[in-house]
Amino acid sequence: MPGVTKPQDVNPARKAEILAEALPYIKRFFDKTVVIKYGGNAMTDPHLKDCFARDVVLLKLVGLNPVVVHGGGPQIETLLARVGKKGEFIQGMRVTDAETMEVVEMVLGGQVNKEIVSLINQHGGKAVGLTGKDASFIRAKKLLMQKENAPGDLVDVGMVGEITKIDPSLIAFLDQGDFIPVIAPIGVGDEGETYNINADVVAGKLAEILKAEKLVLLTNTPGVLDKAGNLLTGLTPRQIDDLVTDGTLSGGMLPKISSALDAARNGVKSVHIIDGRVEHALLLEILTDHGVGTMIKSK
Ligand SMILES: Nc1ncnc2c1ncn2[C@@H]1O[C@H](COP(=O)(O)OP(=O)(O)O)[C@@H](O)[C@H]1O
Ligand SMILES: CC(=O)N[C@@H](CCC(=O)OP(=O)(O)O)C(=O)O
Repeated sequence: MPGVTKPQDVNPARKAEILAEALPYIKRFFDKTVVIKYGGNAMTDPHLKDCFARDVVLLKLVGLNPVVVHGGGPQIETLLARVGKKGEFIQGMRVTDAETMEVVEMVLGGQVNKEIVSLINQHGGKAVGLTGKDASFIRAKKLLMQKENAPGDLVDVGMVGEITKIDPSLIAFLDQGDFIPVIAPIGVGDEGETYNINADVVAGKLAEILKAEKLVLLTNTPGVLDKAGNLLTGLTPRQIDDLVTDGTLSGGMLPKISSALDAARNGVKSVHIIDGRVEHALLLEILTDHGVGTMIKSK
């Protein structure tokens, strides 16, 4: 059995102690890249969004290179509803027809991206909003998705993209300046077509390509939970396989866990799925001894 603890909130009483704990982490991560996936489900509360933006600015100011990749699933759903559509997901991927793609691009590349950029900038950061179309830095092709119970058979999920190439030079350039890249998960095809890519997939691949020290995925659960709802604090590939096979992991957790595992196996030193609903979860995870979620191990 993976390590099991009860989900719990972080004790806010130890503030000074926690601040002092940060020093070795600041030294260790100085000038290192940390990819932060900010899930749409974690960005619902204005106060938490504000805390998130402050945390990102603080990480930059103490010498790390935070790179933010955001989602926006629920926000897309809200706009789809306004045009009388309801989202459909297959194995955690949104079925994306042409009209849905327009809405996705509007919400991810526009509304959500600009909101995060503004919040970070209000707190003194220099965030720059991008989609994979900027300098064509995320190239994609149509995802050929295998049917769950009939591998070999394909299911058409429309304009969902599979990443073919990420050019890290634009992000490296921004990192070297004082800038904080904020990336919407949209890719561009060989013919200039637009692809909707799951944000966890973009974050995981980007962390690999940038040789990030850490990948932190902020979501709306305490981490990965077992069937009884207990937090699993550490997971090996074998344990993940078992959880997928017995149906403990489903929906949006599927692309999340497989991206996290790929990143861990491909050189990202530590990968964590954490609760974005905990105030300052990001600082706790990166700069203290108090990790707040599930660590994904490479073996
Ligand atoms: N075993 C599990 N542990 C935790 N969450 C799970 C599990 N299986 C499925 N989920 C679902 O995955 C969701 C997180 O993925 P997703 O909805 O894509 O969030 P995000 O917007 O943060 O990427 C959780 O809210 C939960 O409903
Ligand atoms: C292909 C696919 O599913 N794309 C996602 C992109 C946004 C996303 O991943 O948002 P969250 O991180 O909030 O789930 C979507 O359309 O919802």
